[in-house]
Amino acid sequence: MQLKLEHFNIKIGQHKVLLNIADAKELGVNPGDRVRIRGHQSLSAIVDTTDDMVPPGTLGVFSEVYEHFEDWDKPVDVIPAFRSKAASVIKKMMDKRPVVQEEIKLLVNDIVEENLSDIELSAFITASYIHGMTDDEVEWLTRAMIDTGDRIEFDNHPVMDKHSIGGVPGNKISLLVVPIVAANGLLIPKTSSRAITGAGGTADLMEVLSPVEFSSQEVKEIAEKVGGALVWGGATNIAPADDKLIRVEYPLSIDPYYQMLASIMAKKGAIGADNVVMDIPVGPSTKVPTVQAGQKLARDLINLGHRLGMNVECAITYGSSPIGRKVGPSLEVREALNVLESMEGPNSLIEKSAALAGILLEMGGAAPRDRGKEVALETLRSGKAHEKMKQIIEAQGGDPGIKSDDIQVGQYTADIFASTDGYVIEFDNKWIIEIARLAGAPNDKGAGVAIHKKMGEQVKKGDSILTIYAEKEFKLDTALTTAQRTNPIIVEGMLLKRIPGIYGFQ
Ligand SMILES: O=P(O)(O)OC[C@H]1O[C@H](OP(=O)(O)O)[C@H](O)[C@@H]1O
Ligand SMILES: Nc1ccnc(=O)[nH]1
Repeated sequence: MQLKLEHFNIKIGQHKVLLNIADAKELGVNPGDRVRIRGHQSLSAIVDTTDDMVPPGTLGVFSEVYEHFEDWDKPVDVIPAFRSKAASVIKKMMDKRPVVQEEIKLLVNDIVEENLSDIELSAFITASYIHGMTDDEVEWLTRAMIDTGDRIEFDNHPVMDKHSIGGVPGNKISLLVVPIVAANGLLIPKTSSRAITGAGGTADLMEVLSPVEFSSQEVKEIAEKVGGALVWGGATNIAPADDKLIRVEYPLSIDPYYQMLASIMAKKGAIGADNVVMDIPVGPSTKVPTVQAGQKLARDLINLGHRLGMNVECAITYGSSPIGRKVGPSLEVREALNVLESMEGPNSLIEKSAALAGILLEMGGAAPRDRGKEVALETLRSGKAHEKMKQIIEAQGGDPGIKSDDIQVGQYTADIFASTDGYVIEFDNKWIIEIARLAGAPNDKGAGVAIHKKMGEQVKKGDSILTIYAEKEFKLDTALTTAQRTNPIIVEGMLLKRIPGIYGFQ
Protein backbone atom coordinates (compact mmCIF):
# COMPACT_ATOMS: atom_id res chain seq x y z
CA MET A 1 0.00 0.00 0.00
CA GLN A 2 1.41 3.42 -1.01
CA LEU A 3 1.16 6.05 1.73
CA LYS A 4 2.15 9.68 2.14
CA LEU A 5 4.34 10.51 5.13
CA GLU A 6 3.38 12.86 7.94
CA HIS A 7 5.85 13.68 10.70
CA PHE A 8 4.85 13.90 14.38
CA ASN A 9 7.69 15.67 16.10
CA ILE A 10 7.55 13.48 19.21
CA LYS A 11 10.21 11.11 20.51
CA ILE A 12 8.54 8.02 21.89
CA GLY A 13 11.57 5.76 22.27
CA GLN A 14 10.39 3.28 19.65
CA HIS A 15 10.10 2.76 15.93
CA LYS A 16 6.40 3.45 15.82
CA VAL A 17 3.98 4.57 13.09
CA LEU A 18 0.33 5.62 13.03
CA LEU A 19 -2.10 4.20 10.49
CA ASN A 20 -5.66 5.24 9.89
CA ILE A 21 -7.96 2.39 11.01
CA ALA A 22 -9.29 2.00 7.45
CA ASP A 23 -5.75 1.51 6.04
CA ALA A 24 -4.82 -0.83 8.90
CA LYS A 25 -7.88 -2.92 8.14
CA GLU A 26 -7.02 -3.11 4.48
CA LEU A 27 -3.42 -4.10 5.27
CA GLY A 28 -4.67 -6.64 7.81
CA VAL A 29 -2.66 -5.26 10.75
CA ASN A 30 -3.67 -4.45 14.33
CA PRO A 31 -2.08 -2.19 16.95
CA GLY A 32 1.17 -3.82 18.11
CA ASP A 33 1.77 -5.58 14.75
CA ARG A 34 4.67 -4.55 12.57
CA VAL A 35 4.82 -3.10 9.10
CA ARG A 36 7.76 -2.88 6.75
CA ILE A 37 8.22 0.53 5.18
CA ARG A 38 9.95 0.41 1.82
CA GLY A 39 11.13 3.72 0.54
CA HIS A 40 14.47 5.40 0.41
CA GLN A 41 15.48 3.22 3.32
CA SER A 42 13.74 0.07 4.40
CA LEU A 43 12.79 -0.44 8.02
CA SER A 44 10.14 -2.01 10.17
CA ALA A 45 8.00 -0.27 12.74
CA ILE A 46 5.30 -1.03 15.27
CA VAL A 47 1.77 0.01 14.35
CA ASP A 48 -0.69 2.09 16.26
CA THR A 49 -4.04 3.01 14.76
CA THR A 50 -6.18 6.13 14.82
CA ASP A 51 -9.44 7.25 13.31
CA ASP A 52 -8.61 10.93 13.23
CA MET A 53 -4.96 11.75 13.79
CA VAL A 54 -3.97 10.70 10.28
CA PRO A 55 -6.38 10.47 7.32
CA PRO A 56 -6.57 7.37 5.11
CA GLY A 57 -3.65 7.26 2.67
CA THR A 58 -1.21 8.77 5.19
CA LEU A 59 1.39 7.19 7.44
CA GLY A 60 2.09 9.13 10.63
CA VAL A 61 5.69 8.69 11.77
CA PHE A 62 7.28 9.61 15.08
CA SER A 63 10.76 11.09 15.32
CA GLU A 64 12.69 7.81 15.62
CA VAL A 65 11.33 6.66 12.24
CA TYR A 66 11.45 10.15 10.71
CA GLU A 67 15.22 10.25 11.13
CA HIS A 68 15.52 7.43 8.58
CA PHE A 69 13.93 9.38 5.74
CA GLU A 70 15.33 12.14 3.59
CA ASP A 71 12.78 12.75 0.86
CA TRP A 72 9.54 13.57 2.59
CA ASP A 73 7.41 14.21 -0.45
CA LYS A 74 7.92 10.75 -1.87
CA PRO A 75 5.25 8.20 -0.83
CA VAL A 76 6.42 4.95 0.74
CA ASP A 77 5.34 1.38 0.23
CA VAL A 78 3.96 -0.20 3.41
CA ILE A 79 3.45 -3.95 3.80
CA PRO A 80 2.69 -6.16 6.82
CA ALA A 81 5.88 -7.51 8.38
CA PHE A 82 6.67 -10.57 10.41
CA ARG A 83 7.02 -10.28 14.14
CA SER A 84 10.57 -9.66 15.29
CA LYS A 85 12.52 -12.92 15.79
CA ALA A 86 13.30 -11.55 19.22
CA ALA A 87 9.65 -12.04 20.15
CA SER A 88 10.08 -15.80 19.78
CA VAL A 89 13.23 -15.67 21.94
CA ILE A 90 11.19 -13.89 24.61
CA LYS A 91 8.48 -16.53 24.30
CA LYS A 92 11.14 -19.22 24.87
CA MET A 93 12.25 -17.42 28.03
CA MET A 94 8.65 -17.18 29.20
CA ASP A 95 8.40 -20.95 28.72
CA LYS A 96 11.63 -21.34 30.73
CA ARG A 97 13.39 -23.01 27.81
CA PRO A 98 17.16 -22.50 27.36
CA VAL A 99 18.32 -19.95 24.81
CA VAL A 100 21.67 -19.71 22.99
CA GLN A 101 24.10 -16.79 22.75
CA GLU A 102 23.01 -15.88 19.20
CA GLU A 103 19.40 -15.53 20.34
CA ILE A 104 20.35 -13.21 23.19
CA LYS A 105 22.42 -11.11 20.78
CA LEU A 106 19.48 -10.84 18.44
CA LEU A 107 17.21 -9.82 21.31
CA VAL A 108 19.57 -7.13 22.59
CA ASN A 109 20.13 -5.89 19.06
CA ASP A 110 16.39 -5.44 18.61
CA ILE A 111 16.15 -3.64 21.95
CA VAL A 112 18.85 -1.21 20.86
CA GLU A 113 17.30 -0.76 17.41
CA GLU A 114 14.01 0.08 19.14
CA ASN A 115 12.31 -2.75 17.32
CA LEU A 116 10.46 -4.09 20.33
CA SER A 117 7.23 -2.74 21.72
CA ASP A 118 6.88 -1.98 25.43
CA ILE A 119 4.66 -5.06 25.68
CA GLU A 120 7.45 -7.28 24.34
CA LEU A 121 10.05 -5.57 26.51
CA SER A 122 7.98 -5.99 29.63
CA ALA A 123 7.38 -9.64 28.74
CA PHE A 124 11.17 -10.09 28.59
CA ILE A 125 11.64 -8.32 31.92
CA THR A 126 8.83 -10.33 33.50
CA ALA A 127 10.15 -13.65 32.14
CA SER A 128 13.59 -13.04 33.62
CA TYR A 129 12.03 -11.71 36.85
CA ILE A 130 10.02 -14.91 37.32
CA HIS A 131 12.27 -17.61 35.83
CA GLY A 132 15.76 -16.16 36.31
CA MET A 133 18.66 -16.79 33.96
CA THR A 134 21.66 -19.13 33.94
CA ASP A 135 25.22 -17.84 34.47
CA ASP A 136 25.87 -18.29 30.76
CA GLU A 137 22.74 -16.40 29.77
CA VAL A 138 23.63 -13.48 32.05
CA GLU A 139 27.14 -13.37 30.65
CA TRP A 140 25.79 -13.37 27.09
CA LEU A 141 23.26 -10.68 27.97
CA THR A 142 26.01 -8.53 29.49
CA ARG A 143 28.36 -9.07 26.55
CA ALA A 144 25.59 -8.29 24.07
CA MET A 145 24.80 -5.09 25.99
CA ILE A 146 28.47 -4.10 25.82
CA ASP A 147 28.87 -5.02 22.15
CA THR A 148 25.81 -3.08 20.97
CA GLY A 149 27.24 0.19 22.31
CA ASP A 150 30.41 2.25 22.50
CA ARG A 151 33.46 1.21 24.47
CA ILE A 152 35.98 3.53 26.02
CA GLU A 153 39.61 2.51 25.92
CA PHE A 154 41.76 4.36 28.40
CA ASP A 155 45.52 4.50 27.97
CA ASN A 156 46.06 4.68 31.71
CA HIS A 157 45.28 1.78 34.01
CA PRO A 158 44.01 0.73 36.43
CA VAL A 159 40.54 2.00 35.63
CA MET A 160 38.49 2.08 38.84
CA ASP A 161 34.74 2.00 39.17
CA LYS A 162 32.00 1.89 41.77
CA HIS A 163 28.39 0.90 41.54
CA SER A 164 25.49 0.38 43.87
CA ILE A 165 22.68 -2.02 43.19
CA GLY A 166 20.44 0.73 44.63
CA GLY A 167 17.26 0.17 46.61
CA VAL A 168 18.13 2.23 49.67
CA PRO A 169 16.84 5.82 49.79
CA GLY A 170 19.30 8.69 49.95
CA ASN A 171 22.25 6.66 48.64
CA LYS A 172 24.19 9.68 47.39
CA ILE A 173 27.61 8.24 48.19
CA SER A 174 28.92 8.27 44.60
CA LEU A 175 29.11 12.07 44.90
CA LEU A 176 31.73 11.52 47.61
CA VAL A 177 33.37 8.26 46.50
CA VAL A 178 34.28 9.44 42.99
CA PRO A 179 36.08 12.64 44.07
CA ILE A 180 37.83 10.86 46.95
CA VAL A 181 39.20 8.18 44.62
CA ALA A 182 40.13 10.63 41.86
CA ALA A 183 41.81 12.94 44.39
CA ASN A 184 44.15 10.06 45.19
CA GLY A 185 45.35 9.86 41.61
CA LEU A 186 43.18 6.96 40.42
CA LEU A 187 41.06 7.13 37.28
CA ILE A 188 37.32 6.70 37.93
CA PRO A 189 35.06 7.39 34.94
CA LYS A 190 31.73 6.62 36.56
CA THR A 191 28.52 6.22 34.61
CA SER A 192 25.27 5.93 36.52
CA SER A 193 21.65 5.24 35.84
CA ARG A 194 18.85 7.56 36.72
CA ALA A 195 16.42 6.39 39.43
CA ILE A 196 15.14 2.86 38.91
CA THR A 197 13.28 2.00 42.09
CA GLY A 198 14.33 5.12 43.98
CA ALA A 199 13.57 8.83 44.07
CA GLY A 200 16.88 9.95 42.58
CA GLY A 201 19.67 7.98 40.93
CA THR A 202 23.21 9.34 40.90
CA ALA A 203 22.69 10.72 37.38
CA ASP A 204 19.62 12.65 38.57
CA LEU A 205 21.62 14.00 41.49
CA MET A 206 24.70 15.04 39.54
CA GLU A 207 22.44 16.86 37.09
CA VAL A 208 21.73 19.38 39.85
CA LEU A 209 25.40 20.38 39.65
CA SER A 210 26.29 20.02 35.97
CA PRO A 211 25.15 18.46 32.71
CA VAL A 212 25.39 14.65 32.75
CA GLU A 213 24.69 13.84 29.11
CA PHE A 214 27.87 13.25 27.15
CA SER A 215 29.13 11.10 24.30
CA SER A 216 31.57 8.33 25.16
CA GLN A 217 34.39 10.38 23.66
CA GLU A 218 33.51 13.32 25.90
CA VAL A 219 33.39 11.08 28.98
CA LYS A 220 36.88 9.87 28.09
CA GLU A 221 38.16 13.42 27.72
CA ILE A 222 36.57 14.58 31.00
CA ALA A 223 37.94 11.62 32.96
CA GLU A 224 41.40 11.93 31.44
CA LYS A 225 41.48 15.64 32.23
CA VAL A 226 40.39 15.57 35.87
CA GLY A 227 40.64 11.90 36.84
CA GLY A 228 36.92 11.31 37.35
CA ALA A 229 33.48 11.74 35.86
CA LEU A 230 29.89 11.39 37.08
CA VAL A 231 27.69 11.04 34.02
CA TRP A 232 24.44 9.43 32.92
CA GLY A 233 25.09 6.11 31.20
CA GLY A 234 21.88 6.48 29.17
CA ALA A 235 23.25 9.37 27.13
CA THR A 236 26.65 7.93 26.31
CA ASN A 237 25.68 5.07 24.01
CA ILE A 238 27.52 2.89 26.52
CA ALA A 239 25.40 -0.25 26.88
CA PRO A 240 22.44 1.54 25.24
CA ALA A 241 20.07 -1.39 25.86
CA ASP A 242 20.31 -0.67 29.58
CA ASP A 243 18.33 2.51 29.64
CA LYS A 244 15.67 1.13 27.32
CA LEU A 245 15.09 -1.71 29.79
CA ILE A 246 15.17 0.63 32.79
CA ARG A 247 12.44 2.71 31.10
CA VAL A 248 10.13 -0.31 31.36
CA GLU A 249 11.28 -1.28 34.87
CA TYR A 250 10.76 2.19 36.35
CA PRO A 251 6.94 2.26 36.26
CA LEU A 252 6.84 -1.25 37.73
CA SER A 253 9.37 -0.18 40.38
CA ILE A 254 11.21 -3.45 39.89
CA ASP A 255 14.81 -4.29 39.14
CA PRO A 256 14.90 -7.98 38.21
CA TYR A 257 17.95 -9.73 39.62
CA TYR A 258 19.57 -10.86 36.37
CA GLN A 259 18.79 -7.64 34.51
CA MET A 260 20.42 -5.80 37.38
CA LEU A 261 23.60 -7.89 37.12
CA ALA A 262 23.83 -7.27 33.38
CA SER A 263 22.82 -3.60 33.64
CA ILE A 264 25.58 -2.85 36.11
CA MET A 265 28.34 -5.04 34.72
CA ALA A 266 27.78 -3.98 31.10
CA LYS A 267 28.48 -0.39 32.07
CA LYS A 268 31.65 -1.46 33.88
CA GLY A 269 32.79 -3.69 31.00
CA ALA A 270 32.25 -1.00 28.36
CA ILE A 271 34.60 1.45 30.05
CA GLY A 272 37.24 -1.24 30.53
CA ALA A 273 37.11 -1.20 34.34
CA ASP A 274 39.88 -3.18 36.03
CA ASN A 275 38.77 -2.85 39.65
CA VAL A 276 35.19 -2.40 40.76
CA VAL A 277 33.58 -2.04 44.17
CA MET A 278 29.96 -2.99 44.43
CA ASP A 279 27.64 -1.63 47.11
CA ILE A 280 24.93 -4.11 48.15
CA PRO A 281 22.54 -2.45 50.60
CA VAL A 282 20.74 -5.08 52.64
CA GLY A 283 17.63 -4.73 54.76
CA PRO A 284 13.88 -5.16 54.80
CA SER A 285 12.21 -3.19 52.00
CA THR A 286 15.45 -2.96 49.96
CA LYS A 287 16.26 -5.05 46.89
CA VAL A 288 18.14 -7.56 49.07
CA PRO A 289 16.32 -8.49 52.27
CA THR A 290 18.96 -10.56 54.07
CA VAL A 291 22.74 -10.79 54.43
CA GLN A 292 22.58 -14.35 52.98
CA ALA A 293 20.84 -13.02 49.87
CA GLY A 294 23.48 -10.26 49.75
CA GLN A 295 26.24 -12.86 49.86
CA LYS A 296 24.72 -14.74 46.96
CA LEU A 297 24.47 -11.53 44.94
CA ALA A 298 28.08 -10.71 45.82
CA ARG A 299 29.20 -14.14 44.55
CA ASP A 300 27.20 -13.67 41.34
CA LEU A 301 28.69 -10.21 40.74
CA ILE A 302 32.23 -11.40 41.46
CA ASN A 303 31.72 -14.42 39.21
CA LEU A 304 30.29 -12.33 36.36
CA GLY A 305 33.16 -9.86 36.78
CA HIS A 306 35.63 -12.73 36.55
CA ARG A 307 34.00 -14.00 33.35
CA LEU A 308 34.37 -10.50 31.89
CA GLY A 309 37.94 -10.02 33.12
CA MET A 310 37.25 -7.58 35.97
CA ASN A 311 38.30 -7.67 39.57
CA VAL A 312 35.13 -7.10 41.61
CA GLU A 313 34.88 -6.63 45.38
CA CYS A 314 31.54 -6.32 47.10
CA ALA A 315 30.49 -4.44 50.20
CA ILE A 316 27.36 -5.60 51.96
CA THR A 317 26.04 -2.44 53.55
CA TYR A 318 23.34 -1.43 56.02
CA GLY A 319 20.17 -0.61 54.13
CA SER A 320 17.44 -0.68 56.76
CA SER A 321 17.12 3.07 56.76
CA PRO A 322 18.16 5.86 54.40
CA ILE A 323 21.77 6.95 53.94
CA GLY A 324 21.96 10.38 55.48
CA ARG A 325 18.71 12.18 56.10
CA LYS A 326 17.74 13.57 52.71
CA VAL A 327 15.97 11.85 49.81
CA GLY A 328 15.42 13.48 46.40
CA PRO A 329 17.94 15.10 44.01
CA SER A 330 18.56 18.65 45.29
CA LEU A 331 18.15 17.75 48.94
CA GLU A 332 20.66 14.92 48.55
CA VAL A 333 23.16 17.04 46.65
CA ARG A 334 23.00 19.68 49.37
CA GLU A 335 23.75 17.04 51.97
CA ALA A 336 26.65 15.53 50.00
CA LEU A 337 28.17 18.90 49.12
CA ASN A 338 27.97 19.96 52.73
CA VAL A 339 30.14 16.97 53.70
CA LEU A 340 32.67 17.85 50.99
CA GLU A 341 32.73 21.49 52.09
CA SER A 342 32.98 21.03 55.82
CA MET A 343 32.98 17.33 56.76
CA GLU A 344 29.68 18.11 58.46
CA GLY A 345 26.83 15.75 57.88
CA PRO A 346 25.29 12.48 58.90
CA ASN A 347 27.62 9.78 60.07
CA SER A 348 25.93 7.12 57.95
CA LEU A 349 26.83 9.09 54.81
CA ILE A 350 30.42 9.85 55.78
CA GLU A 351 31.12 6.34 57.10
CA LYS A 352 29.68 4.54 54.11
CA SER A 353 31.36 6.78 51.54
CA ALA A 354 34.75 6.46 53.23
CA ALA A 355 34.41 2.69 53.58
CA LEU A 356 33.63 2.16 49.90
CA ALA A 357 36.15 4.70 48.64
CA GLY A 358 38.67 3.03 50.97
CA ILE A 359 38.15 -0.36 49.32
CA LEU A 360 38.84 1.20 45.92
CA LEU A 361 41.94 2.99 47.20
CA GLU A 362 43.27 -0.35 48.44
CA MET A 363 42.33 -2.18 45.23
CA GLY A 364 44.06 0.48 43.13
CA GLY A 365 47.18 0.55 45.31
CA ALA A 366 46.62 4.12 46.54
CA ALA A 367 46.33 3.00 50.17
CA PRO A 368 47.92 0.13 52.11
CA ARG A 369 45.71 -2.87 52.96
CA ASP A 370 43.24 -2.01 55.77
CA ARG A 371 44.09 1.69 55.67
CA GLY A 372 41.85 2.69 52.76
CA LYS A 373 39.07 4.12 54.89
CA GLU A 374 41.50 6.21 56.91
CA VAL A 375 43.03 7.63 53.72
CA ALA A 376 39.53 8.31 52.35
CA LEU A 377 38.52 10.19 55.51
CA GLU A 378 41.72 12.21 55.37
CA THR A 379 41.01 13.08 51.73
CA LEU A 380 37.62 14.44 52.83
CA ARG A 381 39.02 16.29 55.85
CA SER A 382 41.85 17.93 53.92
CA GLY A 383 39.42 19.41 51.36
CA LYS A 384 41.13 17.51 48.53
CA ALA A 385 37.93 15.61 47.71
CA HIS A 386 36.01 18.89 47.54
CA GLU A 387 38.65 20.40 45.28
CA LYS A 388 38.42 17.36 43.00
CA MET A 389 34.62 17.55 42.93
CA LYS A 390 34.84 21.18 41.82
CA GLN A 391 37.15 20.12 38.98
CA ILE A 392 34.71 17.40 37.91
CA ILE A 393 31.76 19.84 38.03
CA GLU A 394 33.71 22.33 35.94
CA ALA A 395 34.89 19.72 33.42
CA GLN A 396 31.26 18.69 32.96
CA GLY A 397 30.19 22.28 32.33
CA GLY A 398 28.76 23.19 35.77
CA ASP A 399 29.62 26.00 38.15
CA PRO A 400 32.57 24.87 40.31
CA GLY A 401 31.92 27.67 42.80
CA ILE A 402 28.49 26.33 43.76
CA LYS A 403 27.90 25.97 47.51
CA SER A 404 25.50 23.64 49.25
CA ASP A 405 23.44 26.61 50.44
CA ASP A 406 22.97 27.85 46.85
CA ILE A 407 21.02 24.74 45.91
CA GLN A 408 17.31 25.43 45.71
CA VAL A 409 14.86 22.94 47.17
CA GLY A 410 11.07 22.77 46.69
CA GLN A 411 9.24 25.82 48.06
CA TYR A 412 6.14 23.87 49.16
CA THR A 413 6.72 21.95 52.37
CA ALA A 414 4.70 19.98 54.88
CA ASP A 415 5.63 18.12 58.05
CA ILE A 416 4.52 14.89 59.63
CA PHE A 417 4.48 15.13 63.42
CA ALA A 418 4.85 12.43 66.05
CA SER A 419 1.54 11.69 67.74
CA THR A 420 3.16 10.29 70.87
CA ASP A 421 6.39 10.25 72.89
CA GLY A 422 8.58 7.25 72.18
CA TYR A 423 11.13 5.81 69.77
CA VAL A 424 11.14 5.10 66.04
CA ILE A 425 10.54 1.36 65.90
CA GLU A 426 9.71 0.89 62.25
CA PHE A 427 11.01 2.59 59.16
CA ASP A 428 9.62 1.77 55.75
CA ASN A 429 12.09 2.67 52.96
CA LYS A 430 9.60 1.87 50.23
CA TRP A 431 7.03 4.38 51.47
CA ILE A 432 9.69 7.03 51.96
CA ILE A 433 10.63 6.60 48.29
CA GLU A 434 6.98 6.60 47.22
CA ILE A 435 6.30 9.83 49.11
CA ALA A 436 9.36 11.49 47.55
CA ARG A 437 8.25 10.31 44.10
CA LEU A 438 4.71 11.59 44.65
CA ALA A 439 6.18 14.93 45.70
CA GLY A 440 7.82 15.05 42.24
CA ALA A 441 11.26 13.44 42.58
CA PRO A 442 13.35 12.66 40.60
CA ASN A 443 12.13 14.89 37.74
CA ASP A 444 11.35 17.88 39.96
CA LYS A 445 14.86 18.24 41.34
CA GLY A 446 13.75 20.18 44.42
CA ALA A 447 11.22 17.55 45.51
CA GLY A 448 11.89 14.96 48.19
CA VAL A 449 11.85 14.16 51.84
CA ALA A 450 13.97 15.21 54.83
CA ILE A 451 13.96 12.66 57.61
CA HIS A 452 14.37 14.07 61.09
CA LYS A 453 14.03 10.86 63.09
CA LYS A 454 15.58 7.56 62.13
CA MET A 455 15.34 4.01 63.48
CA GLY A 456 15.80 3.87 67.26
CA GLU A 457 15.83 7.64 67.78
CA GLN A 458 13.86 9.20 70.59
CA VAL A 459 10.84 11.30 69.67
CA LYS A 460 8.68 13.72 71.63
CA LYS A 461 4.99 14.11 70.88
CA GLY A 462 4.62 16.94 68.34
CA ASP A 463 8.21 16.65 66.97
CA SER A 464 8.48 16.81 63.20
CA ILE A 465 9.65 13.41 62.01
CA LEU A 466 9.54 14.11 58.31
CA THR A 467 9.39 17.17 56.02
CA ILE A 468 8.10 16.77 52.48
CA TYR A 469 9.39 19.20 49.82
CA ALA A 470 7.70 19.81 46.48
CA GLU A 471 7.97 22.26 43.61
CA LYS A 472 4.24 22.05 42.86
CA GLU A 473 1.49 22.46 45.43
CA PHE A 474 -0.73 19.67 44.07
CA LYS A 475 2.16 17.20 44.29
CA LEU A 476 2.76 18.20 47.89
CA ASP A 477 -0.90 17.50 48.67
CA THR A 478 -0.77 14.00 47.14
CA ALA A 479 2.50 13.18 48.90
CA LEU A 480 1.20 14.47 52.23
CA THR A 481 -2.04 12.51 52.01
CA THR A 482 -0.05 9.35 51.27
CA ALA A 483 2.38 10.03 54.12
CA GLN A 484 -0.50 10.49 56.54
CA ARG A 485 -2.21 7.34 55.33
CA THR A 486 0.85 5.05 55.23
CA ASN A 487 2.72 6.19 58.30
CA PRO A 488 6.18 5.14 57.06
CA ILE A 489 7.91 5.98 60.34
CA ILE A 490 6.27 4.32 63.34
CA VAL A 491 6.81 5.74 66.78
CA GLU A 492 6.01 3.69 69.87
CA GLY A 493 6.89 3.89 73.51
CA MET A 494 9.71 1.44 74.27
CA LEU A 495 7.24 -0.78 76.11
CA LEU A 496 5.32 -2.24 73.23
CA LYS A 497 2.98 -4.55 75.11
CA ARG A 498 2.67 -5.81 78.67
CA ILE A 499 1.89 -9.54 79.01
CA PRO A 500 0.66 -10.39 82.51
CA GLY A 501 2.23 -13.38 84.36
CA ILE A 502 0.25 -16.38 85.64
CA TYR A 503 -0.24 -15.04 89.13
CA GLY A 504 -0.82 -11.44 88.24
CA PHE A 505 0.51 -8.64 90.44
CA GLN A 506 1.00 -9.64 94.15
O1 LIG B 1 16.83 3.84 41.96
P1 LIG B 1 17.53 2.67 42.62
O2 LIG B 1 16.99 1.35 42.14
O3 LIG B 1 17.56 2.78 44.11
O4 LIG B 1 19.07 2.71 42.23
C1 LIG B 1 19.60 3.18 41.08
C2 LIG B 1 20.89 3.89 41.34
O5 LIG B 1 21.85 2.96 41.86
C3 LIG B 1 23.05 3.09 41.14
O6 LIG B 1 23.79 4.07 41.81
P2 LIG B 1 25.33 4.49 41.58
O7 LIG B 1 25.47 4.88 40.15
O8 LIG B 1 26.20 3.34 41.94
O9 LIG B 1 25.55 5.64 42.50
C4 LIG B 1 22.56 3.47 39.78
O10 LIG B 1 23.52 3.97 38.91
C5 LIG B 1 21.45 4.44 40.06
O11 LIG B 1 21.92 5.75 40.22
N1 LIG C 1 19.73 -2.29 37.49
C1 LIG C 1 20.60 -1.41 38.00
C2 LIG C 1 20.69 -1.20 39.36
C3 LIG C 1 21.57 -0.25 39.80
N2 LIG C 1 22.32 0.40 38.91
C4 LIG C 1 22.21 0.17 37.60
O1 LIG C 1 22.91 0.80 36.79
N3 LIG C 1 21.36 -0.73 37.16
